Amino acid sequence: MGTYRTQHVVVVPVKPPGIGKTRLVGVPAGQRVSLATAFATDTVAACLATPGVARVLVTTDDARFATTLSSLGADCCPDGSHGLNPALVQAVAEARRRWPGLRPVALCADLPALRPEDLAAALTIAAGRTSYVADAAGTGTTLYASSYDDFDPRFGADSAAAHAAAGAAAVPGDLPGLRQDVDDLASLRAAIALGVGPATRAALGALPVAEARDSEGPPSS
Ligand SMILES: Nc1nc2c(ncn2[C@@H]2O[C@H](COP(=O)(O)OP(=O)(O)OP(=O)(O)O)[C@@H](O)[C@H]2O)c(=O)[nH]1
Ligand SMILES: C[C@H](OP(=O)(O)O)C(=O)O
Repeated sequence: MGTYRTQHVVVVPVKPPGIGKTRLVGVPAGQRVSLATAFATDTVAACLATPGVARVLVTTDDARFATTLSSLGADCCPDGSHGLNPALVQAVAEARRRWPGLRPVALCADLPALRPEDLAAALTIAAGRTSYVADAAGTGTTLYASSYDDFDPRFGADSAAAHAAAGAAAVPGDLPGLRQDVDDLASLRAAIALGVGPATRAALGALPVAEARDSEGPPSS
């Protein structure tokens, strides 16, 4: 007999890649767009390959990129709101309308080293109560899971503390690819060390990493 597993809808917010990932300083603008696109593509692909993920709903105002992500198997809805948390709340309301039996989870789109095993493990731990996954730095959040009724994300500055203060449980464990969000070149290097997905590998192929490193100082290892 198979094991019962809670089924989720993972809601992935994607700022239009053309205006996202502005902290990747030293990377030429065109390549920053390619990287932002690739991070989201790899994140969504990993979600779609995760046991316990029944649907992936991308919320973005980039309609063209939404079409690309749809071709991978994601569902998409427009952002149409004012900032990350309102966009998530709106998308989760839409998810509830479409799939009332699923459990909603918000996941950032800047996780190019995300592995389905890590996401599956986190979802299992987070299935019982409102929970969050702190990022590698420990201050931010990469994942927030709750019920439809209680869904109240607090992404932004110091979001790990904000989620904890609101009563959410921190998901324990290593979960390296799930925690390693990419905000700047140092975190990009850390994700590369873990192993990034194919879209990000391809985008990096065109990136003059050495030049970008030079503008930020020597590599950390
Ligand atoms: N749909 C939507 N997604 C957002 C919005 N703001 C941020 N995001 C997404 O939320 C996640 C975390 O955001 P950040 O780490 O701040 O990413 P970012 O805004 O691209 O990066 P910076 O320009 O460096 O702040 C990423 O997946 C972003 O694409 C928003 O207003 N709407
Ligand atoms: C969205 C935010 O991401 P950051 O921009 O801090 O990586 C957070 O961690 O809540």
